[in-house]
Amino acid sequence: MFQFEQARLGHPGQAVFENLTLHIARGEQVALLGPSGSGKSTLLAALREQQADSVAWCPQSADLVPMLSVFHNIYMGALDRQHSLTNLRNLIWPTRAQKHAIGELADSLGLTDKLFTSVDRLSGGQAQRVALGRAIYSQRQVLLADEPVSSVDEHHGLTLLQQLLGRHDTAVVALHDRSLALQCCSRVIGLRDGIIALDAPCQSLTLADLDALYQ
Ligand SMILES: Nc1ncnc2c1ncn2[C@@H]1O[C@H](COP(=O)(O)OP(=O)(O)OP(=O)(O)O)[C@@H](O)[C@H]1O
Repeated sequence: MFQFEQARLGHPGQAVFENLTLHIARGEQVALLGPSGSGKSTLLAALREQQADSVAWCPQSADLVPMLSVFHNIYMGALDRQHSLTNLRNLIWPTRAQKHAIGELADSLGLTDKLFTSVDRLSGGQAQRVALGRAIYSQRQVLLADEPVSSVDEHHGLTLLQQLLGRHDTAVVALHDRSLALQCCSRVIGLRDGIIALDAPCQSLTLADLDALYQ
């Protein structure tokens, strides 16, 4: 599904990975861990470039349109599935079917009663749920998400991450919460100093193994 062979990844004037070899197969649910600045977002962006058409993208900055409602921001996940005139009509006069489908999704994300609230009137955690809804509504096979539940409390973070992963057969998710990674994913890739310092199935790992990445 994703493949890098001795790749050089980074930003103009700054390589983050000099020699990256990595394979991710369809069906894997991968947690990307590592200290701040270790390259998680850089790697996610490079993965996205490899499969742009099949990726549900959930960036760290939710990139929502603040003055538009929860409904409209979630709907934007599906803009490229329909004709632009249909989109225009749905954005101005949503059909009952669209309101029902997006309303159910918003309910499942804990956004009941917020469907037509503008995003600039939501809390950080609620806005993050809207970004998850937009990613889910895009109905792509592969999820790439950068800290998707970082603004949500621990209990809801687990439920939301499970829900998000349950809707995608393949996923790569950057996380800071090591315990969430072990509970929800099948494989951990740990980044440090521009290399893959750890790559193992979750079932073979403990929290103490993951601590070593941050020391
Ligand atoms: N647009 C950019 N231009 C130049 N360098 C960048 C850019 N974005 C990130 N970097 C650098 O690339 C390196 C990796 O950053 P990246 O954002 O991928 O790390 P991260 O592991 O996602 O960090 P965090 O956990 O803080 O989000 C860092 O040294 C960072 O300074």
